[in-house]
Amino acid sequence: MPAILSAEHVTKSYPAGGADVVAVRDLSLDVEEGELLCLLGASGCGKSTMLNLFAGFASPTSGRVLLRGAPITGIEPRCGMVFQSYALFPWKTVRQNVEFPLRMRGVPRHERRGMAEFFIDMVQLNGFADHYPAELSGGMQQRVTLARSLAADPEVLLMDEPFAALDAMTRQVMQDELLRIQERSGKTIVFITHNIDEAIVLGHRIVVMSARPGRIRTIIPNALPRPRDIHVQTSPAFAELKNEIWNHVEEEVTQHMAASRLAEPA
Ligand SMILES: Nc1ncnc2c1ncn2[C@@H]1O[C@H](COP(=O)(O)OP(=O)(O)OP(=O)(O)O)[C@@H](O)[C@H]1O
Repeated sequence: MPAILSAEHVTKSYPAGGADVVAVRDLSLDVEEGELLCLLGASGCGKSTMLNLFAGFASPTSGRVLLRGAPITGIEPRCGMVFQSYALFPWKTVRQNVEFPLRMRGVPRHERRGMAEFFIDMVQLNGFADHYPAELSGGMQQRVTLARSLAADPEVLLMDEPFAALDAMTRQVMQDELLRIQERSGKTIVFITHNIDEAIVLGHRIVVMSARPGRIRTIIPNALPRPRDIHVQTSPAFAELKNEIWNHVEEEVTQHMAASRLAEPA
């Protein structure tokens, strides 16, 4: 499959007092069209930094970020970001929230309603179109966010720990939903998580990042069968893959903790 999104030798540092913080160092990665790619790594390893670079919210200190072979030079509307916080308009109903990006895309009013219904149906919120966000649970609000992001029809969906604030059961339901939606839509998704199970349930491939400065420690293809659902978690192949990933992550976390201890004043 061709790469839709690429990072080429990307380094990103932030000014922090005297010394710069190097969040990501010399990272190269291809995201293939139609895949759900999980970026997995410990806190502070540069996952959000990579997503912000893909969205064009920030630019690399060195190296290049490309969408379909062309450098991303500013905020890139073809890469849509879905955050952990729902960022819905509280004064608009579910339908109006989902219609908003359609209006921005110039979809005529008479077509908007039907299209909004389509996306509301896709996230299984039929019957809630006239509700306001405050009348919905966290999981339902995250579904509206997803429907709104899909309505914007970006070429790539960038998801920054979108389910982290949800309770464990709702999170699993949302993972199932996302699998179904991705399989149905074929949308390219880059999904950030620090939850190994979530990465295995969702990802076609799992990119394990090293502790800061973020680099790619390894990329693991996920051969678990598709169409997939959360029941895959009970299979021996899942446990094996989890063990393999954990070995990588454990080493990174251990090294990171040792480095932090050394940096502490005596
Ligand atoms: N705007 C900024 N200014 C200074 N330092 C920053 C900035 N953004 C991120 N950093 C630093 O860069 C490093 C990577 O941050 P980033 O948010 O990308 O990591 P992350 O893997 O997404 O972490 P988490 O899982 O905790 O969200 C961290 O050490 C962070 O403190």
